[in-house]
Amino acid sequence: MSIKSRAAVAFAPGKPLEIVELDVQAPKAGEVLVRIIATGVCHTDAFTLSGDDPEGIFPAVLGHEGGGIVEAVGEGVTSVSPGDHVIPLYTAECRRCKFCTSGKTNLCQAVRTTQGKGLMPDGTTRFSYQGKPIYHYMGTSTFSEYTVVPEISLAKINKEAPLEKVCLLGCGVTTGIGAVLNTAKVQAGSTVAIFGLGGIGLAAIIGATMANASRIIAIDINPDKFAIAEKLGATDFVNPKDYDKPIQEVIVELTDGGVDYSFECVGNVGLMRAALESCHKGWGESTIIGVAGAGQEISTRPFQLVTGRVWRGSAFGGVRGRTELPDYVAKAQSGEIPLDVFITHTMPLEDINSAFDLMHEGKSIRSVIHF
Ligand SMILES: NC(=O)c1ccc[n+]([C@@H]2O[C@H](COP(=O)([O-])OP(=O)(O)OC[C@H]3O[C@@H](n4cnc5c(N)ncnc54)[C@H](O)[C@@H]3O)[C@@H](O)[C@H]2O)c1
Ligand SMILES: [Zn+2]
Ligand SMILES: [Zn+2]
Repeated sequence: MSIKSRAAVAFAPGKPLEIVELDVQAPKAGEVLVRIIATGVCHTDAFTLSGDDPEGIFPAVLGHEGGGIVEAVGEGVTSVSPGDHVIPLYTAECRRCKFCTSGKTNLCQAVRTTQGKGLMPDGTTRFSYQGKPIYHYMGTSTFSEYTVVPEISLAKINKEAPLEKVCLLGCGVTTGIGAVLNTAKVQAGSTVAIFGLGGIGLAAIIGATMANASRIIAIDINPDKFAIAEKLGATDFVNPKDYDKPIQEVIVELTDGGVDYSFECVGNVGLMRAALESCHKGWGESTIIGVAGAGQEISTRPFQLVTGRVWRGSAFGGVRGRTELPDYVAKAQSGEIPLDVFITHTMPLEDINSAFDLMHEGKSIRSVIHF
């Protein structure tokens, strides 16, 4: 038994997505069929589509920033039922594995291996086109009107929340805010430097504002981003292109020795080093959020760490999706997390390739696809 679904399929790396009608099989045990109402387009989708992602598998249905409604559930599913509003999670939360029970991380491993291979936990796909399998992506595949995901990869959210906005909590906005609040645990009164002002960096600014940071330095080579950064609470604006010395020197001078916290929100290993070295001696902490290209490595002089700086990383903002996303949704509903500023463009699925163009041209923060 299968249903038809309009989807944007990545048939090959470096090629535009193609809008086709897929066959989607019914959810098996522990799985859920979700009708996607809206999805954001994140830089990570573009990274995979480009072919630079070593884990990229084709042909696949990309997309991991969606909001939808449960259409049907497979055998044994108890935590959601048809009609529930959900956000698919690329970081599942099984609440049973060693990682979930550690209380120290959000990196649930329950479906990790098959998810990384573009498969459902039983090792098969639910998508096919002209009889040939199409792979899943990040366990979510939100660029399809209908998608199948494991039950443990769904956050059930308030039905009143607008799915065409809170879909952004499925990745970018939560990632940036969570990195500041959960991973770095920025303290009130701190100075913070945010490198890169895309969806992730702007969300990190919101997080820093929520943490009552006293000074938030927004850094980007595209000065068009500064106006929104200011609206969200950034206090200082730095364009590395305006200086002929390393950007870490500029930040250290600007802050009397360095910032308390920095965040790399680009995926550039040179900038990761700059972000670390922008931190204050003795206590400054730098968090890597950006995803670097295959095979790239970070470096710095060990003395940077010996003298008290700390380097960490954050995935999905350290957020345990099923447990914590409902609260993020509530904060978006109350206006504490302003989602409207992120949505610079909306478009139907048929125009999804222009969302990638707008991102590459630096013209969008987030494009949201309405199905
Ligand atoms: N860790 C996670 O869980 C997670 C989640 C989502 C995205 N990401 C990654 O975060 C990164 C950012 O994602 P996004 O959607 O915000 O991307 P984006 O493309 O929207 O934004 C990137 C920004 O960085 C700026 N930039 C580029 N080079 C720069 C430089 N040298 N110095 C300063 N600014 C520079 C660009 O002008 C742009 O404004 C990507 O690498 C993405 O893959 C990580
Ligand atoms: Zn993302
Ligand atoms: Zn788990």
